[in-house]
Amino acid sequence: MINKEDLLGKIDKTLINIKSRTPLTHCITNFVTVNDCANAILAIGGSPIMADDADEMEEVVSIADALVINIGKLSKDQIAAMISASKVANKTKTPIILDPVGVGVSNLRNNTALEIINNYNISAIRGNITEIKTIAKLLGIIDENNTAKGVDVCVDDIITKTNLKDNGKIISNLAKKLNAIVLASGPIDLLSDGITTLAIDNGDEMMPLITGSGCMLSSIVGTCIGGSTPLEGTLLAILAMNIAGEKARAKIDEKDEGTGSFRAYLIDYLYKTDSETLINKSNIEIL
Ligand SMILES: Nc1ncnc2c1ncn2[C@@H]1O[C@H](COP(=O)(O)OP(=O)(O)O)[C@@H](O)[C@H]1O
Ligand SMILES: Cc1ncsc1CCOP(=O)(O)O
Ligand SMILES: [Mg+2]
Repeated sequence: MINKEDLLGKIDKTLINIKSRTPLTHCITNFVTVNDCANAILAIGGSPIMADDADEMEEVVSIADALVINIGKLSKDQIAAMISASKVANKTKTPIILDPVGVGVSNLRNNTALEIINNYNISAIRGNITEIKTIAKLLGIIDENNTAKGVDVCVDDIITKTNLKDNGKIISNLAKKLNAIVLASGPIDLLSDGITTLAIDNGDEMMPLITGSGCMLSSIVGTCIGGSTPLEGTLLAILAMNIAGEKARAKIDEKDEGTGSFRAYLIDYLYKTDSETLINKSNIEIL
């Protein structure tokens, strides 16, 4: 079992490694948040390429350090590109990060997520807790009613200190089943590799009030995994995103501004990420 001090002790080296290697992060994603995702990847030290035509997946994936698949806005062409890219990524051992946006809302989203999960090895899956629990339901790990109401978390599912242990078990079992990192985000983020399960209590309530905070997190998970190990890279991405959120909120309150400015400050503080601040401000519990 990993301990907190070991994990925090690796943050600095991981961040330096990412900034020196500039991981090429290939995103097949939605048009709603694509620009924010590209800027978030640049801000943390990666290099984004948002390519989604099946005819260039072989060439793009073969030079990428990570592949981020985000099912936010699906089309037949995008799905074809996702499948082709997943095939190549498994051949070239390029880590695949899946963001199952809005899974549970439609058969199209469910079938696309399952097609990738059941036929390809993914390194990580990141969604809000409603999306992650929906994947667990689709795989028969839990038996609960569908709570999906769109791309946002269902209020009844939101991670709290009361449901932390139960949700921790769900994501640990899902991580074991997928042999992948599972990150369920929310007021408290739950992260598991199936052996170690962490609760990270950082971030700000304003973060879900802008579209793209989850997509940006999944994108920088790709960049960070592309430059590190899955668990260490994902933890760095969570801390970078959430502490940028805390700093952005402090700036908003100081200047009495709103969510439009919050979105800009989020990228600002992602760019200004420093490992000492991440370590000092992190609130991590090993469940
Ligand atoms: N109420 C909250 N308080 C603090 N941080 C939050 C809250 N809700 C979401 N976050 C953070 O915002 C980011 C996006 O998470 P989330 O909103 O769960 O994803 P999505 O946008 O995919 O639904 C994550 O970094 C998460 O930790
Ligand atoms: C609103 C919306 N609709 C399809 S994708 C998308 C963006 C979702 O972004 P996030 O999951 O980061 O809130
Ligand atoms: Mg999302």
